[in-house]
Amino acid sequence: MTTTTETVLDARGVTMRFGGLTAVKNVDLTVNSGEIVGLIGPNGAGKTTFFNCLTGLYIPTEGEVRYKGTVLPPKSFKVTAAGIARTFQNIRLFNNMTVLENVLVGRHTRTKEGLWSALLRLPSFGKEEQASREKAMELLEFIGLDHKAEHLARNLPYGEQRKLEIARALASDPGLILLDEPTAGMNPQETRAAEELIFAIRDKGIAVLVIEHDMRFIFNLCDRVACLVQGEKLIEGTAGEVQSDERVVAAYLGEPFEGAPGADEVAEVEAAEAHAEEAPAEEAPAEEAQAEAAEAEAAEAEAEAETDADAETDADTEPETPAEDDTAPAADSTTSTTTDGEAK
Ligand SMILES: Nc1ncnc2c1ncn2[C@@H]1O[C@H](COP(=O)(O)OP(=O)(O)OP(=O)(O)O)[C@@H](O)[C@H]1O
Repeated sequence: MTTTTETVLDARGVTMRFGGLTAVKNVDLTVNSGEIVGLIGPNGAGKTTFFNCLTGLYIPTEGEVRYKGTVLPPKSFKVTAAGIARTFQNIRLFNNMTVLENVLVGRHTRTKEGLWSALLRLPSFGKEEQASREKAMELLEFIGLDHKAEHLARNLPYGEQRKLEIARALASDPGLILLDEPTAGMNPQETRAAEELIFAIRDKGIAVLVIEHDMRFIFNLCDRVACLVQGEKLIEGTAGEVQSDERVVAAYLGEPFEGAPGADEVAEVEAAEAHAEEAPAEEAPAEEAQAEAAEAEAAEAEAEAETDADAETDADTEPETPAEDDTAPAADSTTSTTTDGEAK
C-alpha cells in the first residue's frame, strides 16, 4: 500500500498581538497527514493563543492558516466544518447531558439540522438521528465508553471526561485534531491510555497537533515537536533533537541563553539591575579607602610630631610609639593595621 503525504495544516507567519503584548510572533508550522506533532513551551509561551489562531477563535494580527491548501475562514464553526476539531485545556462538556448526547452534539457540523436542533432535540433532528447515533456509538466504542453511553457526563471520572471530549471532537469527522493539554490532571495510568488513544486516532488517518507540558508523554508520542518561547518558535525537530537542545532546557528552567527570544531585552534589564546594585557597593570601598588614607595621614603626622618631640627632649630615650623606621613601609603597614583594626 502506498501512502502519499499531504500537508494538512500550513500556518505561515502567524502573529497575534493583544494591545502592546505580542503573544505569538511570526510562527510557521505545518502538520502532514499521518503525523502527530507536539507543541511545547513554558507557561505563557503562546501555545493556546496559537491554537486559537488556528481554529478561528482569534483572527491573527498577521499571517495565514491553510487547511489542505485552503485559507481558513475566521469563524470557529466554519473551521470545524472545514475539518479541524479541537479540545480545550479546561473540559467543556454538557454536564447534564448523557455521554451519547455529548457526542451527538459534536456531530452537528456533519448533519443538515445543525446545533440547535441537536441541543433542543427538534423533530427534524430525529430524521438524521439514527445514523448519527450509530456513528456516535462507534466513537464511544473507540474510546472505550460505549458501556457508559447513557450516563450523565458529569458523573464520569476525570480521565473519562477528557476522553469524551476527544470523542465529541472526533464526531465532526476531522482531518486534523488539536488537543490542548489532553493529559492535564491525569494519573500515570490515564496518561498512558491517552497516549494509546492518540496513536489510534492517528492510525485512523487523522493528523494530530498536541500541546502538552508532560515531556515524557510528548517525546514518546510525537513525530515532530515545535517549541515556543515568548511567542516565537525556538526550534522544531524530532523528539531527540528538541529534547537534547540546551536552549529548550534553558527555556524550561527559566535560564536566559544567547539568541533567545527577548534575550536582548532581558540582558538589558539585568545589566541595569546589576549596575544599580553595584553602585553603592563601589562607593563603600571608596569611602573606606578615603577614611583609611586620612587615618594613615593622621598616624603619620602623630608619629612625626612625637619623633620630633622625642628628638628635642631626649635623643637617647626609646620611643614609646613606632618611630619613622616603622612608618617607612607606610602603605603596607597602614593597610594591614587598618584591616586588623577593622576586624577587631
Ligand atoms: N485574550 C487575551 N488578552 C490578552 N492577553 C492574552 C490573551 N490571551 C493570552 N494572552 C497572553 O498571551 C500570552 C500567551 O498566553 P497563552 O495562554 O497562549 O500561553 P500558553 O503557552 O498557552 O500558556 P500555558 O502553558 O500556561 O497555557 C500570555 O502572556 C497571556 O497572558
